[in-house]
Amino acid sequence: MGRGRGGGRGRGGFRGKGKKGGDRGPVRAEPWSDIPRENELYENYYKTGGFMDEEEFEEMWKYMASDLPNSFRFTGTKAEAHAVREIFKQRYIPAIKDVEFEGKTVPPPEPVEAFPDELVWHMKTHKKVIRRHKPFAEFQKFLVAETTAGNISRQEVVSMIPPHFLDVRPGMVVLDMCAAPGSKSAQLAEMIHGDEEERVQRAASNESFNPTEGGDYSDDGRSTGLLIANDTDVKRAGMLVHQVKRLNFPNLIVTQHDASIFPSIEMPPAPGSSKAQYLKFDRILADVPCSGDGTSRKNVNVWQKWTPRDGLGLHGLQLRILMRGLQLLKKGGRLVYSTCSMNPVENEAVVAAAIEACGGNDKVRLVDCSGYLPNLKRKPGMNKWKVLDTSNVNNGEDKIHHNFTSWESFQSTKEKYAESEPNRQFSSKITRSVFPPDEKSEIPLERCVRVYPHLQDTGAFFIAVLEKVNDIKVAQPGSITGQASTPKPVAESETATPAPLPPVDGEPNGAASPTKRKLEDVEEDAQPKRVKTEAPSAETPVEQSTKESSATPAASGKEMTARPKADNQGLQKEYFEYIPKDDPTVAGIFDFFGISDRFPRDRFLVRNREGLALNKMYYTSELARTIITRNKDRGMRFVHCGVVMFVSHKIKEAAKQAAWRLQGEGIKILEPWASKRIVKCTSRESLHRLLIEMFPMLPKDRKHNLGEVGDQLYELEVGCCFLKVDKRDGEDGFPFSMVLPIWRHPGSANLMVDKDDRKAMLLRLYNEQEPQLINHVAEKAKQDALKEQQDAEASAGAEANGEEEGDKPDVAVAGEDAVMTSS
Ligand SMILES: C[S@@+](CC[C@H](N)C(=O)[O-])C[C@H]1O[C@@H](n2cnc3c(N)ncnc32)[C@H](O)[C@@H]1O
Repeated sequence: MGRGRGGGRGRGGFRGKGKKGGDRGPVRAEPWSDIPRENELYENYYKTGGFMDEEEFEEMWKYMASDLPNSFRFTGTKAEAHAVREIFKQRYIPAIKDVEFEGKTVPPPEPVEAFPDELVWHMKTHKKVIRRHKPFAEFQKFLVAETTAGNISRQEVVSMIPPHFLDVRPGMVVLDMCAAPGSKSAQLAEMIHGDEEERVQRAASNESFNPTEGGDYSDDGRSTGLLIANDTDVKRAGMLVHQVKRLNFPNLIVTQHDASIFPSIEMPPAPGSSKAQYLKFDRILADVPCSGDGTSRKNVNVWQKWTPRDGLGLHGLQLRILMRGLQLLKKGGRLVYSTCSMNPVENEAVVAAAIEACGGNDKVRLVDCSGYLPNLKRKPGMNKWKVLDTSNVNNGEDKIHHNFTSWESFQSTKEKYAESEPNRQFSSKITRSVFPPDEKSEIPLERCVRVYPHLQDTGAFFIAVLEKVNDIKVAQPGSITGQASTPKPVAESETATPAPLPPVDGEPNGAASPTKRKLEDVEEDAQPKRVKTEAPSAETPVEQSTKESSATPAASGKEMTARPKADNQGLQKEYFEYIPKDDPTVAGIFDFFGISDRFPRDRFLVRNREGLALNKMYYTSELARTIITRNKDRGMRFVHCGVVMFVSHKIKEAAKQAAWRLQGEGIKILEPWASKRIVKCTSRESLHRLLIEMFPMLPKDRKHNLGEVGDQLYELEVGCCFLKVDKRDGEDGFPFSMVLPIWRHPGSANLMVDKDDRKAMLLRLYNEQEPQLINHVAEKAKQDALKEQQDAEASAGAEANGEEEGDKPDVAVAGEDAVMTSS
């Protein structure tokens, strides 16, 4: 259903707090509707390049020039995602499905058939409709609130495909090489997590469960897997942290490295051996930087700036990233290579060159993925393509387009012009590897997957699934690209420094050009070298930081002396220190909340150099701890890890009890193991009161309005508690279980949920559109301040009139609630 060229933008968008930008491409300055969706070179390349027949191309191109539907997916653990989806379906869809606009029924949002469980939806509603029709406006509000709360993720449909092809199971160790802004990382984390919560509940209550069914849950029901999400770009790595923080997933580390030289991660020696081992991944996603020429339905740059040199310029980096990924993969492991480009130079050419460089199909094979997302409409990968180049003539004033079918034809053309027109320039990025493989090549490139816009009204995408069948030896760069004369085999490196691949300079997209490296022949089990990052901290060189860390063990009791300083990329030096398992602060907290001895005490991370329990304690998985402790002083650039579990609480009354509060992010992980300070809430009315009122009163005469929650709170001393809300079907129940931190004050309670989350919960659970939160404490403080000001003004007037100072009223003193903050 093409909507023709040059159609206006006009799709209703929605934005959640902190969700900036899409996957690729900058935000445009002029209105999208003013941009002509035409580019002859771009169109001709795809029209004549043998991608599809002419009729199909016309259909495809109509879609290409039309607006992209908005799409989103329900996120989180299965039970929660399904519950939020049901609220959406039952509350909003019936109201919006009959809306008419300009005499026509407005199409309501629809599930995207390619994805299971109706968790992915798209909508083509014009924003005028959203503004003018109340049911749409209410629906829009729900989308925004749930996006902010992290239950809905706005993501392009095609961008959701690669994680589904990776076949990730709980317990797997996964690397996302180019992860920012993190939408695919979020999907991968959900997959690694699996249905862990249900199993942990069973483990904690000593019920039997199968720890290997559907994944590895051998850590007392918890998934043992790990995701490392990496991006080379400092700013984008920041966006990635923002995105993944919301997942509250302790099995996740964010790093900031050039993926093409991603460092090897040291692991403890095997039992009985003294040699360090190096981490290999079960699954790797290489969603590489690309020209993005499949995103022209939302990215104006493609229409304005497309040239074949974009793809050619990225091919080398893409190949190096893929090669490094294959090196880091376990034997039998899988890697998904993906781009949002349609250009074979960035796709099949990269895949074929990597397989050839690894030694062919016996080493790395292309997987047939017709079984993944079987409802996804797709086209096979290409075995033949032409390479387009534009050469400059007349001193750059004119351009001539050349279509080359082989490396040989390119070389002979270049040679021909070298004599007759020495000024004619061809792209220096054209290498042997950008061309289709040799006729005799048996690489089944048709197993790659191409998704085009007209197939299911999406953007375009390319996906290939590679399996590492055997250990690999990586050929020297020149032999892959056709730029060097003598190919030389290199053993698969187990060292910190990856085998080198061809350097690329001046990539579009701002990709960092990696340090050029010398070829190093290294045996599989050779003694490793120290990791050198491409930009070690200026302040703390690698060697120095090793010494420093052994000299200042965690919880050494030393005062913090130095503030972290910025390194030569402007990054602050980040500290990742674990507190010892016999730390008295942790013991006190565990005692206060009655945490089982089975809950690990050695996984608490703090972010100060001395490793002291000062302000926040983050909980991480065991594997994350092993990786961080063994590699933080080897030059690895860790940016984020851990879920905030305890935060120090500075109010007087709590000091006697536990000066630490539970944090919303980590409370769910801890609660199954707690035996004290658990408050149950079964009434919708009580939860509503706790949400709408910031500090509901618990007066001495026990006349409160918190129902059974209040009754339980009276039996507890001041401090933090778990508010446990169990799922119960029916109108008076709750669609899913929740655990929230609640603080018991001497005279009031405080659900430690911030205002936005309260409002989102009131909308989700009670369908309240504009809830007015009540905050007696803030109200009283405001009135006191006002009174103080009025009194001050009055007394100033009185002084002016010669009255006595003793007439001034007492200044109001804020009660304990006034210093309380919600989390
Ligand atoms: C297509 S985007 C990734 C989108 C991401 N996978 C997602 O789903 O949100 C490509 C990313 O690669 C990053 N990048 C570019 N060069 C890189 C390199 N050499 N190593 C690692 N990341 C790189 C860019 O910063 C960009 O964030």
